[in-house]
Amino acid sequence: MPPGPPRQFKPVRGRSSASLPLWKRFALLQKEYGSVVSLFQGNTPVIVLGTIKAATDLLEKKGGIYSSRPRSIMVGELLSDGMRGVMMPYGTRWRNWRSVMHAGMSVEASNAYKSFQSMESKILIHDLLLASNSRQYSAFLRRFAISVVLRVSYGRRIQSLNDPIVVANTKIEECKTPGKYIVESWPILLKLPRFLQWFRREPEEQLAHDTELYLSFANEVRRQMSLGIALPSTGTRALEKQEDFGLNDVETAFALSSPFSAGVGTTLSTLDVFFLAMLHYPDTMKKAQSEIDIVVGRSRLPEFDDVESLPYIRALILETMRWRPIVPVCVPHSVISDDTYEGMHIPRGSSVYPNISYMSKNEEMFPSADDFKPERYLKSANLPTPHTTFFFGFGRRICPGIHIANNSLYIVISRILWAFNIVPNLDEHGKAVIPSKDDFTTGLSIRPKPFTYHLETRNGKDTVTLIEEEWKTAEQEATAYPQ
Ligand code: HEM
Repeated sequence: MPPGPPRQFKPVRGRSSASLPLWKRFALLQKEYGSVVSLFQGNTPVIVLGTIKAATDLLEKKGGIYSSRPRSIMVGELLSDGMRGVMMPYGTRWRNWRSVMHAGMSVEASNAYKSFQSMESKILIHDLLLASNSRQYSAFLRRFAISVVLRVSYGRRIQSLNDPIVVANTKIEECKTPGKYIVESWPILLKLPRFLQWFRREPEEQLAHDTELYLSFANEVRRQMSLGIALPSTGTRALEKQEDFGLNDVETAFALSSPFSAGVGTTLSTLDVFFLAMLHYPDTMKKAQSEIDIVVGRSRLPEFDDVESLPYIRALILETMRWRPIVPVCVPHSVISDDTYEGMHIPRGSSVYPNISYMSKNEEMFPSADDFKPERYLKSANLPTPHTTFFFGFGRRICPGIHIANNSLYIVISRILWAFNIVPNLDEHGKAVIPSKDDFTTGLSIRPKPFTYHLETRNGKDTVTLIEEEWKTAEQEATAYPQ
């Protein structure tokens, strides 16, 4: 097996690493043992891959055996009866689910949502113009991100975060917090006679509730289809060809919930990293703004059609995802057969973590890796190589929402930079409050801890007038979308 600590996990370099987030714990081991390491989590072998090359060699080139997921008792099984695609093991059910994701989120399908993302981002920019603090900014960004995934899944939008579909989905996401249930740490409890498995009751009730709710969302798409008023979405595609996809009604309804689960928090965290970077690197922000001013000018907003002419903005977005990857150890893969990599044995059933965060700090690939330097991506921003996509994962499991995410990030970031300067707040002594670059929440998907900043409108009155005009048109356009 790859080198690693003895099976009894020992503190590294005299200090306990158990309390550190996974990506930091893995990074300490990788510094000590090399870029590919192994360890044990209970009885499960864990392989950590620290280079883009190793992850591509295994997860992509040997995707036939490296595309499963480790067992997830609570969220994968009890809370969802195996219907949540992100946790599904490799096999027919996952392939069917993934075909639905592809049908609704391929490059072509994603192109069809661009006009919606453009419309929602005009409303967002107007909301941000009227907002006065970071909490309000966050709420408006959240509304944007949720509206986009609901458009993708069900062909509908939301006007506010109080919409019942948001409240219900948010509650479901909270129930999925890992570590909340004892059986995750003690799977042996599943061997108790079923009537003694007290821990089942809560998730099973939740599952019944979620099933009913997801079915109601899917049925609404069905109803609109029968009236001929449904907008093309993942939902319409999945339901039109439900038999071909091989998913039953409940499986289809769960599949349509995936973009909410996987696409809201990730988009918002990336936008937070963008704001953080702009506070730390104001010169980079100015450079990006001057590219926009030259290419787009001040008499209109950046559009999707401008993307080819805005290489620095594209590079800045890639650098945002590289600088502080928000899914730092990816979602673990699992290998379904024994394998050998560069002479090292990889046992069947190992959990395989690409340490995206470690890869992003590789000094050979990314010199001065801790610095935020969009310039490093200027030549390669157009190329979909692992170098420009590794923060979205690898191989057959690579994020299916990658095009939706990239389109949202482009249109929001380019328009924010066109409209605003992102500036620090001042403390009582008039000193700029710059948040830490490294104060993040923990978990599989991470986010900068809440910080404050201020959006200062650029170039005054004309900018405000243009934002207001664009907002009025967007609000008019929005009436065409069901809510
Ligand atoms: C910047 C934003 C995003 C980032 C950084 C991101 C990152 C990731 C990563 C690292 C994975 C795991 C890939 C692997 O296992 O190799 C993943 C999976 C996934 N993502 Fe994203 N994601 C983002 C946005 C989105 C969006 C907007 C959607 C949907 C609209 C989405 C849907 C999914 C789904 C459904 C999976 C599970 C794929 C599977 O297990 O087969 N993601 N994402």
